[in-house]
Amino acid sequence: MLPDQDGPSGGGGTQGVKEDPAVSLFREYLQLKTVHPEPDYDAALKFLTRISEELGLPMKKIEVCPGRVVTIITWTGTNPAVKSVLLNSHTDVVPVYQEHWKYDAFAAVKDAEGNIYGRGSQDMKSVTIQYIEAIRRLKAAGKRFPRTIHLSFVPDEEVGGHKGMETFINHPEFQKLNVGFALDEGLANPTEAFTVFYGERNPWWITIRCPGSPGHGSRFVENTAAEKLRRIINSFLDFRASEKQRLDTSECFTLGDVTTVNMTMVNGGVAYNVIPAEMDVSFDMRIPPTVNLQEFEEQIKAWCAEAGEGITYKFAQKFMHQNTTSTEDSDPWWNAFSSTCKAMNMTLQKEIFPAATDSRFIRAAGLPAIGFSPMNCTPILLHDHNEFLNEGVFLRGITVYERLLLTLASVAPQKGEE
Ligand SMILES: CSCC[C@H](NC(C)=O)C(=O)O
Ligand SMILES: [Zn+2]
Ligand SMILES: [Zn+2]
Repeated sequence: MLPDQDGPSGGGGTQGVKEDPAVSLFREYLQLKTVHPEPDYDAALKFLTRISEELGLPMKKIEVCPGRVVTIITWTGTNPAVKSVLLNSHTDVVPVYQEHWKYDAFAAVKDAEGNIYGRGSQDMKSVTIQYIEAIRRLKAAGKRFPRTIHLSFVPDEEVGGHKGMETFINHPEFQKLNVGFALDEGLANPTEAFTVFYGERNPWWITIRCPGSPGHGSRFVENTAAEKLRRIINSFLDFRASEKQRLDTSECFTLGDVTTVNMTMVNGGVAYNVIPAEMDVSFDMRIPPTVNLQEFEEQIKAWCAEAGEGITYKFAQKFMHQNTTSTEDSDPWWNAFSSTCKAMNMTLQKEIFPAATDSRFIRAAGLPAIGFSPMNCTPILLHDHNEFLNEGVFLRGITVYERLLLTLASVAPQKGEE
């Protein structure tokens, strides 16, 4: 029995009404604790094995790194030689601050309005179940398509994808999938519109080390680490302010169109009265695909040189691929995607994803990928407290994928495919 909200309105609008089995499955999946830092991936594997049996579709498990398994469920098309459609989702979720949640973040409570609360309800366990349910419905209706559809369930997206999609994309088993087009996660949209992502900003995580002269905390020592650190911080944060200004004063820019810079860590020092020999500062930067990355790094070098002698930097993350996916009407995949949405009277907002998802590895491999989570009329709550998705929005999303798969898996073979 799945928990509904307690109290006089417990279950609310849903009381006495039998819950859609797709909603029950979604709530069951939300209860699996695939949460970092120690995700219960075994529970997800067991769940997906059951799904593969229910759907009557074969499943493959590929251990890309020790303890990190990518699961593939495949619905082979009538023309398996042509390229496939990949429906990708990650199985892991980010941790919660339980004390800030209205309900247990892993109880999948549904309130009187039909809002389903749980870590992963937006990011992205909803999408996983929507893919599965769309396939279930299409199969039950006796449909077949020329193109093969693969569902991939990958670990570790939330910690950078290195032991997940980044490794899988270079694995021979990925090549065997013969992917032509991929769908992956997007973001909710608070309005009636749906956001679709055709590219991502490049994540660069940098630590800058400022060496300096040590000495007694009571003196005016020359050339201290802190003075250099201050100049570095000023350069980065002045740039941050100018980019924010550009975003705030432009009608057509979204977050994905400007560079964000955030100072996220500062380290150094051993005692109040000892001037340190070095201090470090770290920044999370997100750079739009239109920016020249070589020039941007030259700018960073110049800021370091201007800040003083001996400053060095190291990247913890430096993604260099800038591929975007075509959203031209002449592109067969985009045409299939967008015309299906149009036929369903959905308004699409095309954007660059502000953060990083596994789509970046798919695009870096030269494949088209669209980031899309069919969650309109929904506040953006990924990684936030009280993440929820309304069951009505969730159920409508299944219909959206059903219609999308009808057209995407039937896109006519392109030149060189047969
Ligand atoms: C760069 S690897 C970290 C990935 C993470 N993704 C999301 C969606 O939060 C991020 O953008 O910070
Ligand atoms: Zn995600
Ligand atoms: Zn996430």
